[in-house]
Amino acid sequence: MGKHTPNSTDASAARHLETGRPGRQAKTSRSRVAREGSALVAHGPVGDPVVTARNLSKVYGRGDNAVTALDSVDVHIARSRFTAIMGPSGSGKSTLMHCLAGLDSVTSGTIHLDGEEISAMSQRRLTKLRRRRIGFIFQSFNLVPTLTAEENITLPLDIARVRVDRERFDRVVETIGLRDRLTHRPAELSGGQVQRVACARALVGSPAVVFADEPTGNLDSRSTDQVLSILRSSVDEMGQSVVMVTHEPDAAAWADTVIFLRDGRVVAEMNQPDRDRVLDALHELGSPEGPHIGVGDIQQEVDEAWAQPQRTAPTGIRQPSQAGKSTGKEWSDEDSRADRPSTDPWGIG
Ligand SMILES: Nc1ncnc2c1ncn2[C@@H]1O[C@H](COP(=O)(O)OP(=O)(O)OP(=O)(O)O)[C@@H](O)[C@H]1O
Repeated sequence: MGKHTPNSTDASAARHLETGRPGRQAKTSRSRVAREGSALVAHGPVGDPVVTARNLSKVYGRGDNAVTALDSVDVHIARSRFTAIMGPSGSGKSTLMHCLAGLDSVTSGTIHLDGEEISAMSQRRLTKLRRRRIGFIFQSFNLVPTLTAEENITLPLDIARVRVDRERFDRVVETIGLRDRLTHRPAELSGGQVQRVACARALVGSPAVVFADEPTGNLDSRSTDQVLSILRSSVDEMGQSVVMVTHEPDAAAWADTVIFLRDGRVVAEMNQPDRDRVLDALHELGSPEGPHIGVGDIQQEVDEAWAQPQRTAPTGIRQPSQAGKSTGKEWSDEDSRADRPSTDPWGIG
């Protein structure tokens, strides 16, 4: 697993040389540059999209309690690439991911996933599509405790009555490096090992796209690197498409592209990111005159870097601080509860 590394300025240049893929300079010149000298570019269509959202809006609740989590966003996710989604707390990252993955309904707009419009699908068809075409990795690992690692890995395929491709299974197990743990139950594995099993579960069915929501949020740095390395190699070696929501610039540095959200809108993207440029971008987008970001709690840095609510809030968008998430107001509302994304994408329970 050691050969896959996050982007650094040198690594980024080296990858360009190795792969012939456009490097940072070439990428930035293909579209409008957000600012002179910036690594940020406008987010726009990609040549071979695996997921596309157009004019996507998501409003939770009604009336005085309405919260616009996504405000007419267009999103283009490239096939066989690793895409990270970043933004401050409450900017709509999870909502976007849940809508793109067919876990949450949209208020308006369309979503196409691997050529199929999912925004108009019935729940029944969506559940079927999620089982067969989408891989999921969540922050809290949600493996079934009574099943072995191997049974957990094949569970979505078993439920979908899809035959397990043993060649793919072996390849995925090789990638996660846990062949000797396949008969163990989750309680007999470390947190990092459990999340690697969750990665295998997401990858084994060769899904059109893997969605990972803060997959390293509960892991130590070694396990974090292992999980990100698995995702990276699934893209490089299996042509997998991966979308990951993350708060961590270190994690985003493993991606090919970072899409930045703010206040329910897509504000920019960065290609071939590295940690420092991601941090600079967060700072630049949110607080150009603010203090230099140093070491410390990364989420606090990110939130501080973005915290300019009065100046930049789009009309109709409530700020996270007003949105009630911290007070739990919307979450106790009956209508919103019905809106809450599923934590069981496979329709097991
Ligand atoms: N079920 C819900 N009911 C009401 N409001 C919600 C619901 N889910 C999310 N929201 C609100 O929508 C907005 C976007 O939330 P979302 O969880 O997508 O943001 P996020 O960027 O993923 O945040 P975080 O980084 O804190 O997880 C927030 O203002 C949040 O309070």
